[in-house]
Amino acid sequence: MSLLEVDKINSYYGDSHILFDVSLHVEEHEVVALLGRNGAGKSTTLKSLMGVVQPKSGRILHKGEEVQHLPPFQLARRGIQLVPEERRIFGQITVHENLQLAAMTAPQPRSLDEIYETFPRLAERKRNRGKQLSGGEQQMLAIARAMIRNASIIMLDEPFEGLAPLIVRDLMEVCRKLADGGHTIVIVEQNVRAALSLADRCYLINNGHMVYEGTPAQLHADTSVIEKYLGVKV
Ligand SMILES: Nc1ncnc2c1ncn2[C@@H]1O[C@H](COP(=O)(O)OP(=O)(O)OP(=O)(O)O)[C@@H](O)[C@H]1O
Repeated sequence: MSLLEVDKINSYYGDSHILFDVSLHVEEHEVVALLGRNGAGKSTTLKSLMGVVQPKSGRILHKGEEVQHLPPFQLARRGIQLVPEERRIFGQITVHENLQLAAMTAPQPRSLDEIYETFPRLAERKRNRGKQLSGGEQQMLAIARAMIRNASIIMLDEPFEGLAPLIVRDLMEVCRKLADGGHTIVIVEQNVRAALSLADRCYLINNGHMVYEGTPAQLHADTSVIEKYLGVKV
C-alpha cells in the first residue's frame, strides 16, 4: 500500500477544469518531485492533496483510506502538511513561538530540541521575530513548522523560489537531511536541477495532464521530454 495514492482526480476553479484524471503515488520515505511549466497545475495538485481545492471526481487514499472529501485541518491532523509558496509564518512572534504554536495543535509533535538540531540556523535565531528573518530563513521556519508537527508527508511548493543560490544550497542541505532522516517529501519546484537532485522519483505535468513518471536518471536520459515539457536543459 502506498502512503499516498491519487487516482484520476479532476479539479476545478469554478468552471475552469484544471486537473484532468491526475494520478500519482508516493511511497513512505520517498522524495517525489512534481515538475512542469508555469500554470501546468503543480500547485493545484498540491492544493487538491491538502483539501484546499476539493477534486470533483477521483480518489485520494492516505494510508489506504479515502481522504478526498476531508477539509485541510483534518488532513493536517492525519500528518499531511503543505508548505505553500507564500510561507505562512507569523511575523510578529519569535521563531521559537512560531514553532511552539505549530506543535500545539499537532497530535504527536516532535521536540523543539530535535528541530533545532536539524535547523541550527533557527536555533541561532530563535529569539528573533519571524519578520526579521531572511527569505531563506523564513522558508526554513516554514519547513520546520511542518516537521515539528511530525508530518507523515511534507509537501513543498517552490521552496527555492526567489532565493539566492547560496541560500538555496543551505535549504537543499536541510531538505537532504529531512530525506535522509526518512521523511516523505513531495516537492514542486521551477529549479528542475535542484528538485531532481533531491528526488527519488519525478512526475511531469502539462496542461493539467500527467505526462511522465520516472526516476531522475531516466528523465535526464530523455532530453526530448525535458525540452518538450519543461523547456530547459538539465
Ligand atoms: N484561484 C484560481 N482561480 C482560477 N484559476 C486559477 C487559480 N489558481 C490557479 N489557476 C489557474 O490554474 C492553472 C494551474 O495553476 P497552478 O498554480 O496549479 O500551476 P503551477 O503549475 O503551480 O504554476 P506556477 O509555477 O506558475 O505556480 C493555471 O492556468 C492558473 O491560471
